[in-house]
Parts: sequence; structure tokens; C-alpha cells
Amino acid sequence: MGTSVAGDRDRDDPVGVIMDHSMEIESNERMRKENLNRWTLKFNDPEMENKFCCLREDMFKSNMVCCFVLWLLIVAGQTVMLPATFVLVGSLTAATVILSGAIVLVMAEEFAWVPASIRAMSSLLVNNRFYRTAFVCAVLVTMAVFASLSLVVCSYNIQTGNDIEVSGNGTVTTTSTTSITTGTATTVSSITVVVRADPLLGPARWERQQAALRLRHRRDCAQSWPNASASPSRCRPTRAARPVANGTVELAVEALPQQSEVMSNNNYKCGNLTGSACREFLSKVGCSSPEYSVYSWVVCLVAIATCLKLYFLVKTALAVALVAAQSVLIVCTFPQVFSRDYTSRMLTPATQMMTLLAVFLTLVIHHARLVEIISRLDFLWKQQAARELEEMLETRQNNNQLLLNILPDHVATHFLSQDRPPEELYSQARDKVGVLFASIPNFTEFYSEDINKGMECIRLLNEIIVDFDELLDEPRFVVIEKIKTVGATYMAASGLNPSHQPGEDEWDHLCALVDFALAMKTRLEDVNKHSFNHFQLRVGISCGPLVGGVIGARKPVFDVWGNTVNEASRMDSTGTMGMIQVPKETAQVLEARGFLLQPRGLVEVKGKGRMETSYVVGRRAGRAAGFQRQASQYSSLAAVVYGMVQARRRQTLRSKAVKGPGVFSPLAGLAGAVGALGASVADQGVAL
Ligand SMILES: Nc1ncnc2c1ncn2[C@@H]1O[C@H](COP(=O)(O)OP(=O)(O)OP(=O)(O)O)[C@@H](O)[C@H]1O
Repeated sequence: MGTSVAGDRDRDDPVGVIMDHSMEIESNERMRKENLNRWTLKFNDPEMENKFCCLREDMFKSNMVCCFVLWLLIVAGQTVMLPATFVLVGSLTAATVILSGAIVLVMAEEFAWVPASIRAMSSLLVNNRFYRTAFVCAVLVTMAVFASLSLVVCSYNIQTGNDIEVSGNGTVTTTSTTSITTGTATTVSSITVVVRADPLLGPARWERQQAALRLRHRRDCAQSWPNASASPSRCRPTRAARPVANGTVELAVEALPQQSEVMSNNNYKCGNLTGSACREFLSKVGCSSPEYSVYSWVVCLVAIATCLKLYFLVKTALAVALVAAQSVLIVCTFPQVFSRDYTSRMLTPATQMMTLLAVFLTLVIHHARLVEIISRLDFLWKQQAARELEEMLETRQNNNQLLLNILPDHVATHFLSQDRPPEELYSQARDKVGVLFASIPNFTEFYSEDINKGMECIRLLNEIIVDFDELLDEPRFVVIEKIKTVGATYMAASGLNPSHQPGEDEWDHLCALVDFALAMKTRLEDVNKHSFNHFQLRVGISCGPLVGGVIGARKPVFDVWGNTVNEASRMDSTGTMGMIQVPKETAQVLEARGFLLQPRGLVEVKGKGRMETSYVVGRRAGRAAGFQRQASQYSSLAAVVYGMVQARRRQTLRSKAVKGPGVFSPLAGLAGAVGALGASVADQGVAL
């Protein structure tokens, strides 16, 4: 699409704009060649074609309304320009009613008051490409057929003859008449009487001759129009007799029918009337502008073009069929209408009309092809954009998951927030935090590089650590954050997250930390049972103030520092296998909260001197853990997700173990698990 490049470039720079434009064209061209069939413009990929065909067409309704407006334009044009005969008015009214019904059907989906069955039909029409196409074709054909009926109105059969003999005293007269066949009746439209004048006739005789002629004409006129008396002007000679040549005079009388009496007939010709006489006659009978029928067809072609989403081959077929039918009407069925004497022009009316239709046909086909290409390319771009967006969201979700697994929830949230100042150092000082160091001192005895270069030992250590991690998924340990593992030492802290509101007791999290240490011991005993080992846990816990933060530009880690941390580490290193050692202050806090403690006495601690410490034996009977879970939804979801990652990882590790020893790669396993997890979380609609 080239928008990113365009975005960077100065929009006022004409060279940049031209380059962007040409890049866009080139990329569209490439996309078209790669994906679309050259002739049918269908997608090369059937699946893509299927998807495209199943798209709901939002413009269908507006296109149909547009067609209806164009029909009203045809109606207005024909009503104004053509004689308002029964056939014309009837056909236009019928077509308008039919098309109105079609529009109501199309729009029915929008209105609640329309019966449900009609709304269902409407919805089917809008959503199903096949029905939609058939419907549009039916509407366009209806428009074209009814627009063509105006031609029939212009069709009259005008015949001429010399069937009227007028004789006077001693004079011989010939007449020529023009008659119009209207339906079954033939009426005389004009009589031209040529009288050979008798030079011997005196003025009185000549007058009598004229009177006789008028009389005769009135008789013929009355025969043709029984109700001529109602409109005597019809049978009145239109001009006085005039001498023509060589002693002859011409007396012309015209009896023109009223427009309302003109009936249609398929055989139309101007008889022996030519040139201006023909045009004059036609203007009197009301069919002086047959080209308006052709203009109506042109409007029908425009209506085809307005149906933007109609498949271009269907549009082409419709337009070609319409123009072919119209050509047949012009050339074969009604040739007289378009073959009047237009000697002053270079092209006959028929040729002019055919040229006009050919030009519009070409335009409509070209437009249809362009619209089809654009809408299909647009579809491709949208598909690509949707794919990229999906990938982007997945990557983002995976990144978030990784961050949430690496950092404590509240720290990850801080780094994921949009309004965080860039390059800002994250650190936090907390007053009342618990720190735990839990090590397996006899793991070093177990570790041997003889078995698969130590991989099996690492695998077992990993199993143990994963077991400890799983404990953190329990709601009661939500206030505990794993900080890291150093060798076979597990380090965790409680009360770090400022968003965890303390309950009644601000040291609840410390109690949870001690419970966690007890649970770790139980887990390790389970591992021992299954692996026939005798690992023992040595735990040191301390509480007090510390500083937490993220350090490092590459592979940043969250860590904690301070005397409390050092003290906890020392409690571990100076502790006893299988025991939880705490300093005096921590022991007091725990004792007050129902823990059973066994004083150890004074212990020499590096850098501190002699410290009074105690062992935590467990909870006193009857004092259950009083900690109430106060996790935010965010962190509980993160815990669930993390648990799923770990479960998946364990499963992978176990299945690998069953298959045989292999190289263990925790990061690869984690990345794979996060990838799979991202999908599973997305499936469950969990928004983190
Ligand atoms: N953030 C931390 N992560 C891991 N261990 C820590 C951390 N902070 C302190 N310790 C550990 O706590 C112990 C006590 O630290 P302290 O700074 O008091 O002593 P030290 O002089 O560094 O002792 P040593 O020489 O035994 O490491 C150290 O063994 C240290 O490894």
C-alpha cells in the first residue's frame, strides 16, 4: 500500500508523491497479476474466491435505490417528451410499481414493522451472492424492457392513396390522401386535392367548385371521424386553394387526429411525406423525438454501471444483451422511426443512436472491469492487513506473556504501560517485605556430570523448581513473587506488590511466605518418594525493608537488595537441613500469628556477628492460615497463564524423558510453551 513510506515522506514534496503513487500502482499491478485471472478477474485461489463471494454486500441497497432513481428519471423524460398514450402511461406505471416493490423488498431488512418472512427474504437477498445477482439482473431487465415500450408508441402506419375522386361540373380532380392506421381503424389525416381548372369557368363557378370540394371533404372527414362535429376544426381546409401550374389549383385540407386518439402500431412510416413535412407531421402526432427512447436505454446502461458489486462478466453480458436488443429494435423492428430524412446531418439518426449506444457500452464494460479489479484488490489488501494485525496481536500477547513470566506482575504492568517515561529506571522501596532463600544443599552431592554430562541431574533440579513454581499458582501464595534461582537455591519475596492491599494484618504475606516454605518441603518429600532421593530443604526467612528494581539494558532482571535480603540469605546458609531458620524479629512476628517456633540460640553470622535465631516448626494446632486472597484479576490471570506454561513445559519434559534422554533447553521449551499458550489463551478469549 505504500502508506508507511508515504507517511514518512513530506506530502507536499511532488517527487515524493509521484514516487508513492507509482509504487502503489506497481504493487497493485503485481498483486493483480499474482492473484487474479487475467480474463475472468476471479481469484486464482478458490478458497479466496469463495471468501470473496461470501462477503456481505453493504452497497447493495444503495445501488438498488440508485437504480430506482434512474428509473424515475426515465419516467420523467418519457412522460415529458413522448405522447402520454395509454400504452406509455400504463407501462411506465406498471414498471414503477414493480420496481417500487423490489426496493421495498431490498430495504425490508431494515424495518422492524415489515413481516418477518419478508425480512428473511430481504436478508437472504442481501447476503446471498447468487440471489443478489439474479435480483439485480431482473431489475435491470425490467427497466430496459419497459423503457423500450416508448418506441411502440411512436409506431404508426401511414398510408397514402388516390382513392378519393372529386368531380365537379366539367372539371376533373385528383386527390391524394394520407391515412393513419390506429389499431384496427384507419383515419384520414390529410387530403390534398388537385383540381384541373377550367379556364372557361368564371369566378362564380370556381367558388362553387371549391364549395363542392369542401363539402366532399367534410363527408370523408365525417366518415373517418363520426364525432367530427365535436371538433369541426379537423375537417376544415387548412389553406385556401391556390393555383399551382398550368391552370390547376391545389386545395389542401388536413384532418389531424388528436394525440390521445393515436394508437400504437408496429409498422411505422412517414408514407410519402418527406423531409420537413414528415417532421411536421410527426411533431403533430407527438412522436417527434424517438431518440428519447434511446436515451432511456442509455440511462439503463448507467443503471448497470451503478451496481458496483455485480460481477463484471454479468454486467458485461447484461450491457451487451441490452445494446444488442436495442440495435435490433433500431435496425430491424422500427427502422422507419430512425430513418427520417435528416439530410442536413452527416449520420442518419439510426447510426447516431447506434454510435451512442456503442460508446456507452464500451464505457460500462471498462468501468465494470475497473470496479471489479479495485474491489478484489481492496479485498486482498484487507485480508493482508487482517493477517498482519492478527500476527501483531499474537506477537504482542506472547511478548506480554514472556514479560509476565520474567518479571513480577506489577513490574511487568509498569513496563507494558503506554504512558511510562522511556528509559526510566524501575525501582521501589518497600518497608515490610518477607524474603526467602530455600536451598537444597545435598543437591551438589547428587550432581554428577557422568550421567549424560550432568543433563539428567539438571533435569531433576528443573522438575523440583517447576514443582515449587507450581505452588505459587495457588491463590494463597499470590502475594509471593519468585525472584530467581541461584543453583539449587530458590529465592522468593512476599509483599512486594503495592497493588495488593493488606488485610487486617500487614504481615499476612510473611505468614504466606512461611506457609510456602512448608509447602516446598512437602513437595520435595514427594519428589524424593518418586525419584528415590533424599533431598532436604534448608530455608532462611527474614523480614523488613528492601529495595526492588529492574537492572540491565539487556536481559533485564528484577532483583531485590538490602539488609533483609542479606539476612535471609544468611539464615539459609547458616541454617540446618530440613529446617526453616528465621532471625529473632521475624520469629516474634510469626509467633504472634500462630506459628510454632523452636529457638535455636545464637548463631555466628558473617558481617553481623552473633544473631539470635529460631526454627519455624509449623503452625500451632487450630490456627489455620488466615490469609485472605486479595489478588487483582490481572495477577490471577497471569498466574493461571503461567501455570499453563509450566504445565505444558512439564508435559513436554516428561514426554521427552519417556522417549529418551535429549538436550534440555528451558528457554526453547518456554518459548514454545508461550507460543502454544498464546493461541490457547486467545481461544479462551482471555484478555490480559
Ligand atoms: N539479590 C540477591 N540475590 C542473591 N543473593 C543475594 C542477594 N543479595 C544478597 N545476597 C546474598 O546474601 C549474602 C549476604 O550478602 P552480603 O553482601 O552481606 O555478604 P558478602 O560480603 O557479599 O558475603 P559473601 O562473600 O558470602 O557473598 C551473600 O551471599 C549474597 O550472595
